[in-house]
Amino acid sequence: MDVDGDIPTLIDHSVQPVASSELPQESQRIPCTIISGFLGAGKSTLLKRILTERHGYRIAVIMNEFGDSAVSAAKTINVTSKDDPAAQSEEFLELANGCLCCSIKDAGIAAIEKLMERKGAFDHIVLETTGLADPGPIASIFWQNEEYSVGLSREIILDGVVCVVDAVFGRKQMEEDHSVDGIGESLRQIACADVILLNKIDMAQSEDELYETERLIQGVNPSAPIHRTAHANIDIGRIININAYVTVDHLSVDGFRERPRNGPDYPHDLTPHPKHYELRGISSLQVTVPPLSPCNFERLEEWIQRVLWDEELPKDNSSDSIHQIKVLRCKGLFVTDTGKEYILQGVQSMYDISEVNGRDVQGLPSAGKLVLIGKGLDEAARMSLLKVLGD
Ligand SMILES: Nc1nc2c(ncn2[C@@H]2O[C@H](COP(=O)(O)OP(=O)(O)OP(=O)(O)O)[C@@H](O)[C@H]2O)c(=O)[nH]1
Repeated sequence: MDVDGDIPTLIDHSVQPVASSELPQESQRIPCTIISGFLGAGKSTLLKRILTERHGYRIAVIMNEFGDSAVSAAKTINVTSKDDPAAQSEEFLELANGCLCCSIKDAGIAAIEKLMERKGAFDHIVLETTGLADPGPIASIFWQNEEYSVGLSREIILDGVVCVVDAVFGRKQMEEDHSVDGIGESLRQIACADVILLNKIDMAQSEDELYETERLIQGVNPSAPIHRTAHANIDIGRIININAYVTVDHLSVDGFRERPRNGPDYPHDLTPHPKHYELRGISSLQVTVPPLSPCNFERLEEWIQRVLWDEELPKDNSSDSIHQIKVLRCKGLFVTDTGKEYILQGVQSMYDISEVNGRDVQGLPSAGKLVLIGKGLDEAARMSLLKVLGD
């Protein structure tokens, strides 16, 4: 990142650039990135980077409250706000790198509305959640299609959820955290994440320790890329403008990373994903979806609705028992036998399936994919889904 030079022109750093013609039509909604993460994992350190480095983005950062990081950032880089920089009670600080820092304290949505009064002063919103927060409910406010959206979600669109995980204590936290509804908060955060920062790698004892934590994370959420960081040092372009609710590029990541042979970099070869992996009740289910006939597409959507809305598998003739399911996040890419491509995105019980426009038939993948993350996604769920898909 350019720390010393002039502020560069704002450019789009999408991880996988997508031609605008391929994106569902959206108006000028402001993209919002939610930062979640384990207690002490490095969320504030990441925000401080965003507020101080000359990355070229005009980001409004909404913090739970002005912690030390915002105030020290303001002091070290000359706050340009007319407001008194020393006053910690101020709600907005304009920073020299073009970013805006905003404290929501306990004001919640009202503060975001207040921020939107300054629309035009920023191009992106980064919203911090507390270390104990489940990002699912707040994510579901902003991800909806504009035609169905009301209030704030008409002005803001969810870009992605970033989860910061402690490379040293993260594994222990995941294995031990107190569970609500049988699912701990740290696992909910991983389940809902579109990008994961494995931070504090400088503190890890060994490559094996890092690898085992990554393995655990990927077992819970196989679709989120993991970036290793020290002091949250990440190219901002890897965490914002990722269009995680518009594209499903990361669905191609379908296996655990192979154990690194040397050095800290990831190898790119992948080992097959195990059929079922579970940690404290949370697991993921991935299936390849063959090209769908209209009838199969309809059956698949009915299956998704049953699972998301009724939280159970469709009844099987062979058994009267109810198989309960709780989906926290789902993503899918479907192709039809008539050469169309659709993307599924879902957060908790809400989902949306939209057609991808602009890709010619030859560019279509030969099969689609569905990833579900949540509870009860066991072999019975896999079999039920495969039955719907006509296996
Ligand atoms: N060694 C090392 N220390 C780090 C790193 N990242 C953050 N820290 C330190 O870890 C402590 C916690 O970091 P924060 O950024 O405050 O973590 P947080 O997630 O905001 O914490 P909470 O808001 O309490 O959940 C601070 O003292 C940081 O300076 C890192 O990569 N390596």
